[in-house]
Amino acid sequence: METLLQSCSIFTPKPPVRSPVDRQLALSSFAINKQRSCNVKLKAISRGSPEGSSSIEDVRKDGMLLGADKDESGSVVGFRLIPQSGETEVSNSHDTITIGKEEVIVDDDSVQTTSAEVTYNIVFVTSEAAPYSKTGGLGDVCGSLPIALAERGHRVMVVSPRYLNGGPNDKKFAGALDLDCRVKVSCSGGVQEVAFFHEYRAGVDWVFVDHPSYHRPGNPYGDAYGAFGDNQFRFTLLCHAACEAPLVLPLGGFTYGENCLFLANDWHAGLVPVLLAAKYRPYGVYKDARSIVVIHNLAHQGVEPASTYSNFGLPPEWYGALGWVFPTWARTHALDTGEAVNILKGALVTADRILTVSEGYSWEITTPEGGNGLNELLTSRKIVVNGITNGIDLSEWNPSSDVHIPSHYSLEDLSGKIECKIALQKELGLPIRPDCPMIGFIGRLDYQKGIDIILSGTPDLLQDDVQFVMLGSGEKQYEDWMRATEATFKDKFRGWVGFNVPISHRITAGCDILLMPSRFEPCGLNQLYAMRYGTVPVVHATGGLGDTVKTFNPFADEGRGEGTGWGFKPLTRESMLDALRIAIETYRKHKSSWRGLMKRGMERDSSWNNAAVKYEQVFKWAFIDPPYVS
Ligand SMILES: Nc1ncnc2c1ncn2[C@@H]1O[C@H](COP(=O)(O)OP(=O)(O)O[C@H]2O[C@H](CO)[C@@H](O)[C@H](O)[C@H]2O)[C@@H](O)[C@H]1O
Repeated sequence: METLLQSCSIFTPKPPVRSPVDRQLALSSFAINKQRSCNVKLKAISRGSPEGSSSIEDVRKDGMLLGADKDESGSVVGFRLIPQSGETEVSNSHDTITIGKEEVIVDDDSVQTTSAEVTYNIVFVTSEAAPYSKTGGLGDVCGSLPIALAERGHRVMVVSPRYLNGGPNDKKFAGALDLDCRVKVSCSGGVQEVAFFHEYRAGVDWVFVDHPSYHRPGNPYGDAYGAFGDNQFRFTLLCHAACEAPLVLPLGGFTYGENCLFLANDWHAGLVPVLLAAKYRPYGVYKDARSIVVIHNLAHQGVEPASTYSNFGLPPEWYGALGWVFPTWARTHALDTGEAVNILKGALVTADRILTVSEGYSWEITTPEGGNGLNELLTSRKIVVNGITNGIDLSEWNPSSDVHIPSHYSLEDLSGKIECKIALQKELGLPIRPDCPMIGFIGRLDYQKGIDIILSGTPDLLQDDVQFVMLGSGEKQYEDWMRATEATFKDKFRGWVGFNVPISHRITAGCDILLMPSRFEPCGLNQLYAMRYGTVPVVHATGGLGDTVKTFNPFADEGRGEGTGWGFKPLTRESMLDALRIAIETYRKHKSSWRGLMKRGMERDSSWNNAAVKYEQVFKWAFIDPPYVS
């Protein structure tokens, strides 16, 4: 096995002196004595202290530090804090129970807690985390779920790349400081050095892996010419670095240690569970850690030719974990054997548990229609597969305080919503008509989002007296279509090509209806944002959309009605138009029903706290079972 030549001074755990592999370990990532390249001092780097101005002594003086837990090799694996109030002890060790906080039982099957019963050292690994980087829902989730978990008492680190593209986005990383810790990663036939930057914000350690391959124009995955050709390499680096981070970074004075829980999000982080199993556990490292792979989108798996296996820095005998053969129909020519490596497949094989972002999707991925070729593997691991519906960041998406919208409103006073609609019509140069039903769409312009169905249904839809606004970027053919449709239907249609977060908030607030005809949707966030803003979703009832949008039934609840929108099936132009027409008709002619729809949507609990409780249950299960070993 290739070894890492890296070090990180005093807090790097010592190799457990137990077995004959120690000699190999001495050369590996934990060999610290001779190869120190970083100079991390014992200081409270984070927690808002000016760098270098506070030390562990300061932490003690503040009455915060109660003690540190060590493993049998003497490495710090957790610490105990006492908040300034002095009332509650909080520990970051996964087996220590938090005491002294309230637990409120709300009803029989939902328990809302203000803090977790058992807390863990959690390491998110992700290619995106908002607000630092975001191209879609993955960024939203990895920017907000970690904060919710930290609020519940967990110690949480998020590891993602430090993307610099030379544009205004670079400022978002301004608060992250160089930890002065370098790690050498063996992969792609050479040794790469990565650095770590860090910002402590909202109770979370945001760690950014720095390497020249993350510094280039474009978004995290590509530019105007398409996807970057070295994405496999860039995310391999991310995974190696993320596995080192808990061992070498003394965040707030202490490393996270070996007993942590990795949440590997999508294929970009998929090598993490494989590395734990193949590179660390055979040498006694991370033997008590666990990993959970979180699937936000199974359609993207990180598949490359089999010959690239040697780039991963994995032992040759682990090829089988990532080895993958394309079905015959997907091969390019008669002699093509279809052999490939599939990173997500490797993650699904080696992770201790598998999570998807809604319950519906957790079932769909076990079917041939929804499994993207991995359904049999997923079915074989069904016992460790769960689905938890995403929450949303209620502080960013709140109509009564949203910084991007012109007027604020709430369930008690909806007048601001009309003002948002008028302002949106003005901004887009559409006729100002508060009574005209306004339909919105926000999302990536690709096959998943059912843009082809929108495209075929729009001319019919625009025969009606409606306004329709679309915000999105992606496939050029759809961007061109949006521009052309705007030119044809000047008074009815606007297509905003690009990625623009403030506009997405204004569309969510200003429209009456949000359309989401996604072909498949692991969870979907826009329908959740829409409901919170009193904008009624019309969705293809698939995956998370089917789970979260309840179709309106005017006769239920003794005529008061129930439901928060419309879910249509099958995914055809006709059924989409039928659902939209019913929604438009209800908006025009049944005002009190419409108010009921808005109210139920706005009242829906989409908080992360709800989801975080369910995540914690899965964490517990992960630690009950032994970790994956080959
Ligand atoms: N042009 C644009 N301008 C501004 N903002 C834009 C935009 N296009 C999209 N967005 C924003 O990006 C996010 C998209 O989230 P989604 O959940 O709808 O989809 P996505 O397919 O990216 O995520 C995947 O991961 C998430 C998270 O788990 C799952 O919900 C989802 O089903 C799965 O496909 C939303 O915040 C949306 O407002």
